Amino acid sequence: MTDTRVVASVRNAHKRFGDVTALDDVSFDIEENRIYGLLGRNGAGKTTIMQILTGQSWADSGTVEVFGHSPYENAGTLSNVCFIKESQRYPDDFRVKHVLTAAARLLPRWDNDFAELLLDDFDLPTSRKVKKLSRGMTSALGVIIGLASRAPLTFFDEPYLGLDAASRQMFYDRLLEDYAENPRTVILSTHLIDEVSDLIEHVVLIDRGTVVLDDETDNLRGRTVSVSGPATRVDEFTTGHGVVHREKLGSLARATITGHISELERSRARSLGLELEPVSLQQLVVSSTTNKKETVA
Ligand SMILES: Nc1ncnc2c1ncn2[C@@H]1O[C@H](COP(=O)(O)OP(=O)(O)OP(=O)(O)O)[C@@H](O)[C@H]1O
Repeated sequence: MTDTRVVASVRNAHKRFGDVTALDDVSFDIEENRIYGLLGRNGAGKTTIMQILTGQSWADSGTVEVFGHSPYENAGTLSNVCFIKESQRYPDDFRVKHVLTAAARLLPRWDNDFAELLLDDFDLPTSRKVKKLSRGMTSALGVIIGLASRAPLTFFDEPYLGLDAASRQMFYDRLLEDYAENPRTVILSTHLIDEVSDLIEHVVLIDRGTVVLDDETDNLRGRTVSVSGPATRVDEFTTGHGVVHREKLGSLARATITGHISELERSRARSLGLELEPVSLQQLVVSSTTNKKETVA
């Protein structure tokens, strides 16, 4: 059996901003040397969680530990953490090379050769002022810092909003190649779920400030199906299964269920005239977060 080491944990975290509840009793662990997808709809609470884990904010109650310590105002712990976000600001007169020099100074595992390679890959001009970079170039700069940091715990909060499809693919490829040689823990927050579904090994899905899924991507993929057909038969078949979503269209219904479905159950579904289809990670995320209640069309 392999030993898994928890590098960060969130226990019963609550966070309010005035009358907005951003986190409502959030608990999950982050294990060493894995790639996580922190997923959820706009405003679900993903950035809030990452800010708390990276010491940029704090939970009103609950416990948050990173490498065994509270990350808040803890320089020792934070030297092992890199947080890349889309809205990163840099001093006005900074050029790309100044940002890279600062990153090299702040990040103990920084690999300059890797950074040079990535600059070339993303075609980023080192002497250009950061404020003169295009949106995509600014995203590329973030991606380069996050990758070359080789930080044991690296967060990417939707850092590729400006990147075109080819550059995003470059990011995924470089991340996977480098992760294979230099394992570390990576947390990706993204809305491009189909694009990253082969990359992420574990999914933490947040909906309205609570964790609604926390599982291995393979488990989710293999154990989630949609069942459709006459509503009464869908109801009959899904009784006893974990139903994450159900929608009704007149006398027809479609339900998304999780859990193992045996061959016997599959043939029972067929004999009931039901159709079973695999569900993509993106569909699962959408159906787990769109509406908890039954939707009627
Ligand atoms: N500084 C703040 N002041 C007031 N409300 C805030 C603040 N930061 C976050 N919130 C609120 O907390 C909730 C969670 O926001 P958060 O930024 O964590 O969501 P998110 O999942 O990262 O969303 P997105 O995918 O759109 O980036 C939202 O309702 C947001 O409006």
